[in-house]
Amino acid sequence: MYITLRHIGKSFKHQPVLESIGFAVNARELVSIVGPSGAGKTTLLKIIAGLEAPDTGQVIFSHPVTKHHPVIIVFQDYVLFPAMTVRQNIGFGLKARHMGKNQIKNQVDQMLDYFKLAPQADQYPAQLSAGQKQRVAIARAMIVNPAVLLLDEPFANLDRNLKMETARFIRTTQQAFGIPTISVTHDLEEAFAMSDRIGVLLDGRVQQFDTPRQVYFHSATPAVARFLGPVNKIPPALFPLFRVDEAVAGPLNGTPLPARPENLAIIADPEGFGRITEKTFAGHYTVYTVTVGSQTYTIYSQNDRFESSQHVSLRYRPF
Ligand SMILES: Nc1ncnc2c1ncn2[C@@H]1O[C@H](COP(=O)(O)OP(=O)(O)OP(=O)(O)O)[C@@H](O)[C@H]1O
Repeated sequence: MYITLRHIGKSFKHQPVLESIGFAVNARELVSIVGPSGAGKTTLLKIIAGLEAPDTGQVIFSHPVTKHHPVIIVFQDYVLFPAMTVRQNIGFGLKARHMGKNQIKNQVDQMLDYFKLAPQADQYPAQLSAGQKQRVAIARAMIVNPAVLLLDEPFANLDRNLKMETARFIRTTQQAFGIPTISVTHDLEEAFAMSDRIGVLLDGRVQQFDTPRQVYFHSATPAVARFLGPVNKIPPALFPLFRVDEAVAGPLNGTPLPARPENLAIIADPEGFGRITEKTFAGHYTVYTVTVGSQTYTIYSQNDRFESSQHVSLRYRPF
């Protein structure tokens, strides 16, 4: 365990924002805390960074955090120094620690290479793209050998394509440098793509803390399930039609089965119990709405050949 949060609580003007937050991050682990706007993600990050004091609870580091091994937070607007070049921005932390000029130059050169910023070394932040600014911000953080890296909304200000690329870049960098990292974001797809574990922060509490697959397919609460994406509900009476196994149905004790759009397969069947009522092409998959009696189901399929008003059957596929 590298960082342990115990019962962290915080209120602003008697309004509770965080209540009894607890989780632990391992060395070399990348954890994302996801939650809606205003959930308290930035407040939590500031508490971990020591920039804000919690009302209750503690943040415990297994290794001493020092000036030479600090907790570094990268804010969403990057806060680069506008009057400094890329090279000066990246070297800032070393200069502040009074490192020798040659040593700073060597280390900055390494970072410029690693982060593919050598061509921009003498440019100013205003001349950079959003993606380049972000690489400068992360390079500036990494150069000081942080004990822990904290990222506040790392995908804000980036366009869609750049978001996924950035998620992959953060993951590779974090692995290469081996630094425990906590990212807070409301960008779910990117958080899923890069994280070892995800904490879902809703109503002031981390309601689930587990692998991306587990929180998505086996959400701990209905609120977690809804926050992470569409959920279909299959009523017990329809279990035979959907071919739901006894192993899945048994533990539900007669309650509906929550099913992600990926948990349902469409089968062409002129006698089928469902009918396609909507079809939307979404690039690498197609979103279908299938009506069964008075219920509708949302399904993501790789097959885009089903047609609106076609009769179909549905099958439940556990993950
Ligand atoms: N210093 C402060 N004084 C008073 N209220 C605050 C302060 N900082 C945060 N808050 C309130 O605490 C709540 C959580 O804010 P926070 O910025 O942590 O949320 P967030 O999840 O990061 O939101 P976003 O995704 O929109 O950035 C908000 O209601 C905010 O208004």
